[in-house]
Amino acid sequence: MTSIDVTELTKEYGGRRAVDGLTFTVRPGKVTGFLGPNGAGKSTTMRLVLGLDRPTSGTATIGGRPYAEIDEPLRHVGALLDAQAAVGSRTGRDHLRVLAAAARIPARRVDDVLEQAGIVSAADRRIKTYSLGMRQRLGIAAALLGDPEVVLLDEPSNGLDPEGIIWIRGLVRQLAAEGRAVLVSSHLMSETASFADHLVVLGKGRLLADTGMREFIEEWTTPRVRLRTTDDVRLSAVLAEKGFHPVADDDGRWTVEGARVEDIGPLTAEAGIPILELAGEEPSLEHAYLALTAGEAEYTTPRPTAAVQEA
Ligand SMILES: Nc1ncnc2c1ncn2[C@@H]1O[C@H](COP(=O)(O)OP(=O)(O)OP(=O)(O)O)[C@@H](O)[C@H]1O
Repeated sequence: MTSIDVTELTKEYGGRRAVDGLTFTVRPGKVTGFLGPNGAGKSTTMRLVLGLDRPTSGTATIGGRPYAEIDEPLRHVGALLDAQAAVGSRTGRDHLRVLAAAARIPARRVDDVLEQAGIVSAADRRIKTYSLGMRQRLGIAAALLGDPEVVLLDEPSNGLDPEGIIWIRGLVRQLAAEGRAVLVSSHLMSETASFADHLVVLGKGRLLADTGMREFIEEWTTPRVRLRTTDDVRLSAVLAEKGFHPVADDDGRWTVEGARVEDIGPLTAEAGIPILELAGEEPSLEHAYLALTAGEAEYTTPRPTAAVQEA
């Protein structure tokens, strides 16, 4: 079983730290979602793991060895970094054949991965005629060519249509179920929530979180309840008496932060308050992520100025 181990990893570009003292492990049998605002250092970390760049200090190893020291690395590590990098005048099949031959991977694997990536029908067309999503699938096919036990995918859903996004989800789950260590960077929270077991979150090159998906959401969000009643006055009085702070919404409902339906339902029943609706809102990965990374983005949308808000 092979894992990726990143230890005190630092990378400076011209004195600026793109990656700053990172330590984390990507374990086999799990999908680790790799999150962080633009410029947080995800791609740089992946490049360092793959030996495409040299760390300023610290180490990144796969199965205990730096990438450069792994014999026949494509048989152990598969990566999708930049799907647009494939040569355009070759066909998809030729592109994969060249990669396989260079890595002494049996040519029959080309057919296997074309099938696995769902691009058999486009295999004999030149790559320059491929759509963004097809190039992405080809890049994933290339990553899987050597049947590697470690897989790194940088934004694999980029350019994929909804069917492709569902396919990616199934693929990464399957790769992990087969015992591989899978690291997947993404900006799409609902998507990451659908496939990741574990999360590594970066902000400005530093580690912000290294935790299970469920624990992460629980730590960074508070549950809340929305409800509607025919007796607003008694509802707010009874809940306030019990230490809750119900807030009236524009749509005639109330929101109670920090509460679950199990807290509110019995209270209102006991007080005989008629309830027309009562629903718990499940906190999402997106809520948790935004709570954690507030202030950590290198590039953020400027807040509207007072003048704009008034306009
Ligand atoms: N070759 C390079 N030379 C100089 N600076 C670089 C280089 N590569 C990355 N950087 C800088 O390092 C920081 C981290 O970039 P990186 O691409 O790793 O972030 P990221 O988390 O992958 O971002 P995104 O989500 O936008 O892909 C950024 O400030 C970037 O400008």
